Amino acid sequence: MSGSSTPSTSSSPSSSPASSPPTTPPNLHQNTIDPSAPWLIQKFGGTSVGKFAVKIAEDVVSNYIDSNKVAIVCSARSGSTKALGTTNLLLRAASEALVRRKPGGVSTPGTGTVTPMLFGRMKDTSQSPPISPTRSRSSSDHQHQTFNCLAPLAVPQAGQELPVYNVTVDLIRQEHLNAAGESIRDPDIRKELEAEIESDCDWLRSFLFASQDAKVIDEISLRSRDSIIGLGERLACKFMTAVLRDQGIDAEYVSLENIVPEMDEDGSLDQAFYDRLAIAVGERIELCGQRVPVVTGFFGPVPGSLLRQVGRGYTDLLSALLAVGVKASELQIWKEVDGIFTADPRKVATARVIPLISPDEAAELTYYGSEVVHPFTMEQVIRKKIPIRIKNVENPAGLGTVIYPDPEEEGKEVPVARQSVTEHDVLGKESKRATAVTIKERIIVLNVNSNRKSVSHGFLAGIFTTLDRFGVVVDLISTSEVHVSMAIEDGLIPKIMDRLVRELRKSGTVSVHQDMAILSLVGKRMRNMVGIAGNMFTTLAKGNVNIEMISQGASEINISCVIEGRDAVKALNLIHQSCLQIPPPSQGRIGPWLF
Ligand SMILES: Nc1ncnc2c1ncn2[C@@H]1O[C@H](COP(=O)(O)OP(=O)(O)O)[C@@H](O)[C@H]1O
Ligand SMILES: N[C@@H](CC(=O)OP(=O)(O)O)C(=O)O
Repeated sequence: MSGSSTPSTSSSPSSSPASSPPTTPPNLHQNTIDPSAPWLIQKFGGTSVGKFAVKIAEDVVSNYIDSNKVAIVCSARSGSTKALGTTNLLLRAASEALVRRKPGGVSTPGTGTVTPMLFGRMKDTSQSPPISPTRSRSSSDHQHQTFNCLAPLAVPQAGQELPVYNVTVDLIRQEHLNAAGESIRDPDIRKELEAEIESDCDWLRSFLFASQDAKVIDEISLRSRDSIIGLGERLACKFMTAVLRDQGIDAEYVSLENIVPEMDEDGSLDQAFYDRLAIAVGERIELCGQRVPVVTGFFGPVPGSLLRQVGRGYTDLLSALLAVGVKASELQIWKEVDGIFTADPRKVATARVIPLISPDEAAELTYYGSEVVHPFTMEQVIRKKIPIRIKNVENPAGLGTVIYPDPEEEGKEVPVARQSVTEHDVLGKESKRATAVTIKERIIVLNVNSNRKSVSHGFLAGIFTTLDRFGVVVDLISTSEVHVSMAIEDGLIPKIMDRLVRELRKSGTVSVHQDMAILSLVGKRMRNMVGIAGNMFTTLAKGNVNIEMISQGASEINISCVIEGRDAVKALNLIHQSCLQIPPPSQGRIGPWLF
C-alpha cells in the first residue's frame, strides 16, 4: 500500500513510517500545525467507530487538527452493541477453533468444504501479528511459538472440510467490507481497504487453523487469543485511516502489535512496564510527523495476557499511555453518552451529566457497574496531571465530563494541563450531595459459616486461598469471626462453580444466592456527610427493597449493598431520587420572603 495515494495500512515492518515515510497526496489536507502545539489524544470506542466513522472525521477530528496535534486511538468496530462487536466475534471464532474437525469430512452446520479460491490470497506471513522469536516466553506460550513463527502458516487443503469458525470469520469480513462500501467514496481508497480486509481475514483463518492444530487440552494459548483479538483493532484502524483520508485528512495507520517485544519487557505488567510502554508509544507516534496517527488500541500480546491482566476495554488504557507518552494536554474519550451521568441514563430518566468528577470516583463507578472508562485509565494520566474528558460523538459541542482531581481538595497548584478544564467544569461540581449511584448486576452471594475446626484466621485464610486458586475476584465482603459473605460476579461456568462450592464446604456450610445486584452510592463528599447511609437504607426499606448484605467503610467514598437483581432498577431510581436529585428552586430554598 505504501507509495500509493492511499494510507499505508500494512502491518509489515517495511511499511512503517520509520523506514519509508508515505508522501502526502495533493488532494489531502496538508496538516501544517505548529510542531510545538499541544498533543490531543482522542479515543473512539467500538460502537462509535462502527456507527459514526464519517461523522468522527467530519465533525470531530477536523475541528481539532488546526489547533492541536491530534492522534486518534480506535477500538474494534461494533455494529449496534459491544456484545455483537468484532472483538466478541473474534473470541467466538477462537473458541470455535477448539471444535475438533471430524475425520472423513462430513459437513455439519456451519462447516463446508474448502475451495482453492477462498484461501487463494494467502497473506505474506511477515504480516501476521509479529511476535519476536527472540522474546522470552512462559512455558504456556510454547504452543504458540510452534506455529507463529516466520514459516508459512498452515491452511486447509482443497477438498478438506472447512472448520466451524469459517462462518464467523466470514461475518467479520462481510461487516468490514460493507462498512468500507458505505463510508468510502474514493474508489482507489476503498479498493485498497478491501484488499487489506481480505488479506487480514485470510491471516485470521490461517492463524485459527494453526491454533486448532497446536491446541493443547481444549485451550488456545492466552497469547494466541490476544493475537486473535488484536485483529479487531487492526481492521478498525485501517478502516478509520481510510475514512479520514477519504474525507481529506492526512492520516497514518499505526499498529502497536510489535511495541511490547521492542520494549525488551521483563515479564510483569507493573508501573515500570507501563512507563516504558508510554515512552515507546509516544516515540512511535512522533514519527508520523504532520499526519494524524490512527493507533490500534490493542498493544500486543502482553506478558500474562492482555485479556487476563487488563481485560476488555484495554483501548482506554492504551490511549492513556499514549497521552502520557506525548505529554498531551488532554485525553478525550468519545462515546455515545454525553459524559458520566449521576446514574445510568438508560435506566434513570432524570440522571444528569456530571461536569467534573475525581479519578477515584470515576474508578469506583467503573468497578461497580458504570463501565464508562476502563478503571486502569485514570491512574496513568492523572499521575501526569493530564485531564480526561468524556464526550459524545453524537453531540460534539457538549462539554462532557472531565475526570480530574478537585484542586480545592488537593490543595495543590493548578497544573498547566488543567487550563483545558473550563470554568464550567469547576463550577459544575455540586457540594453536599453524593456524586452518582450505580448498579452492578449478575452477582452471586456466597455465604460460608465456619465448621469451627480452626480458629478464625485459619477460616478466612482457607477461603481466600480457595478463591485465589479459582481466580475469583470478590467485589464485596462482610465478615464476622465465624461467618463470611462475599459478592462475586456471576462469570464462572457452572461446572467450575460447583467445584468452588465443594472446596469452600471444607471450611463450613455454604449457601449460594444467585441473581443478585450490588447497589453503590459514590461520592467523595460523602466522607463528611452525616446521615447519608441512613438516608440510603431508609429509602430502600420504604421502597420494600430487601438488603442482603451491607458494606460501608472499606472505601470512604462508596456505600454499597447487595439486593435482589429484580429490584435493581427500582432501587437505582429510588436512591437517585432521594440522594442525588436536585430539588426544584421552590423547594429547599429559604426566602425571599414577601411581607
Ligand atoms: N453513570 C453512567 N454514566 C454514563 N453512562 C453510563 C453510566 N452507567 C452506565 N452507563 C452506560 O455505559 C454505556 C457507555 O457508553 P457507550 O458509548 O455505549 O460505550 P462504548 O464506548 O463502550 O461502546 C452507555 O450505554 C450507558 O448507558
Ligand atoms: N475491542 C476491545 C477493546 C475496547 O477497548 O473496546 P471499547 O473501547 O469498545 O470498550 C473490547 O471489546 O473490549
